[in-house]
Amino acid sequence: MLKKCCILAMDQGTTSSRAMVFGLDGSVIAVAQQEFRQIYPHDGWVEHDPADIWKTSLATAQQAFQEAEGKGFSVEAIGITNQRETTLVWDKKTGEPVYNAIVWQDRRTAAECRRLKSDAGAEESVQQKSGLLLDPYFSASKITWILDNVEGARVRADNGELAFGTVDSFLIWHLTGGTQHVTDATNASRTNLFNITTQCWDQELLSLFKVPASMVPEVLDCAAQYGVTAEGILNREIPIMGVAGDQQAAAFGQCCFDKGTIKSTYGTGCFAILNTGSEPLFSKNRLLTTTAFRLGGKPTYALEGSIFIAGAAVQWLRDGLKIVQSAAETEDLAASLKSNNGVYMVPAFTGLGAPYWDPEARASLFGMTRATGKAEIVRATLESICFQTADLLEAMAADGTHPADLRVDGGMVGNDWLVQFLADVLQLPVSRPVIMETTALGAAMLAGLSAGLYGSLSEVAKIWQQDRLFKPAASKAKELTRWRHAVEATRAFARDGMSDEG
Ligand SMILES: Nc1ncnc2c1ncn2[C@@H]1O[C@H](COP(=O)(O)OP(=O)(O)O)[C@@H](O)[C@H]1O
Ligand SMILES: O=P(O)(O)OC[C@H](O)CO
Repeated sequence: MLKKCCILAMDQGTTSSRAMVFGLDGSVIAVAQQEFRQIYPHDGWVEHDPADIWKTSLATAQQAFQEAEGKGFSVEAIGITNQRETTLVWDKKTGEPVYNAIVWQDRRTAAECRRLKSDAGAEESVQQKSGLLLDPYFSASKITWILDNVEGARVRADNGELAFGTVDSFLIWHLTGGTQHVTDATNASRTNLFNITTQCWDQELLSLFKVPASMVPEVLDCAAQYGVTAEGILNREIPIMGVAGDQQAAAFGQCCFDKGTIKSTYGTGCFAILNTGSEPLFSKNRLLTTTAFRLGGKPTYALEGSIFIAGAAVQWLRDGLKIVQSAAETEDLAASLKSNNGVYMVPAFTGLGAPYWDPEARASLFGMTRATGKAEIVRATLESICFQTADLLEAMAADGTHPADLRVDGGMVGNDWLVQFLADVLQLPVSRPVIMETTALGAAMLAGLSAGLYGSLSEVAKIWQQDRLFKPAASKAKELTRWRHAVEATRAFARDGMSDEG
């Protein structure tokens, strides 16, 4: 009997590692998931144990692989997608990491980034070359920190003994038995070291962050041959054929292949990616310019808006305030009110991301009265996520881009009330796809393309199907204005605090 082809996608996220096996029509054949430990050594520091990343990734890949093959399918290729920016440094001979993975959320290098910014022209040069801001979010300052703080690391790096990689690179190193030190163009584009116009590592940026060129991986297209699995990983050699950072993979899984198409993912945080075509569009409004995907050596670019807190605010309602028992409860509570009754939340629990980039801001609630109850607070939380998206789209509009609709995914968009409110705030149609696992699906599509399982992007695009279209109804212009006042007040309060502290 001829076995049906399928693709294994490994999705290494911030809080869990997941493996999914997809049929060529996008159907889900097998899923395995494992959470792992978050390490918070100090305020603002976030680390992962590299062994946890590797073990959970391998175990879930093996489990999903066996399940799919047990059902009579044949895994033809592997796609990898990952939490971006998170930084690992390991010994090229032994594979031994010299330090824990420093996670994208980690702010330990804030002072170093401020110091670099004070050099005339440094920030402009970083933005012009890497498309990013000079911010602790990205990998470069995290590498510098490791080299400057781990005993002996700087000397070993200068001797060419150490390798740097984002999580994709680290996984491929291990999957291929330490033979491949590679990454893809989307992950490279999140390091602050990669010139997105030339699509090469940039010597000036490497020097600025004091990173030896011998540490960085080779950069390949998103659909390319990354090597094959070593003996003992799966029951036979399987080629690794597709790689993209998780937000870019989600945009690919949402089939945002054409200029002007945009997706927004609502998980722990929220990340909007707008395809801007074959030339990089450098934002004048503090959005990021990044590689959406690179195929056949040709990059397609994107503008990105990153919001650090979305579903995390709902988790706070559940686990911190304990005013809901489940995230799903927020839907009925928000819908139980005719309006927000004047209550606004600015969920700046870890500062504000795009377009404000204000690390000092802290979350605030405005407009409460004695009549305010949990429904108002819940509703203000959900509304704030939509208002933040409106801020991103307004910044995109100021950069001259005007998408006609928005594709959404992520754990939060099962909440119909939230998605309808989003459509109302944006005054744009919002589409939710049938397959919501767009991140893993995007990685599988990339692997399928390079394995020749799909002939073209238009063939891939047939996989995307709409579950529901949310049409914009009543405008929320008045509420949006009030939200912006709340953001201003939140930021002013943070500035006051800084001057109080001298
Ligand atoms: N029905 C819902 N309404 C509002 N928020 C939700 C709902 N379901 C899940 N969430 C939120 O979505 C997030 C989980 O989404 P997910 O895409 O799995 O996140 P991640 O991949 O970042 O871990 C959680 O923060 C949770 O609070
Ligand atoms: O792992 P996630 O889904 O929280 O995504 C993290 C992003 O890639 C950070 O830029």
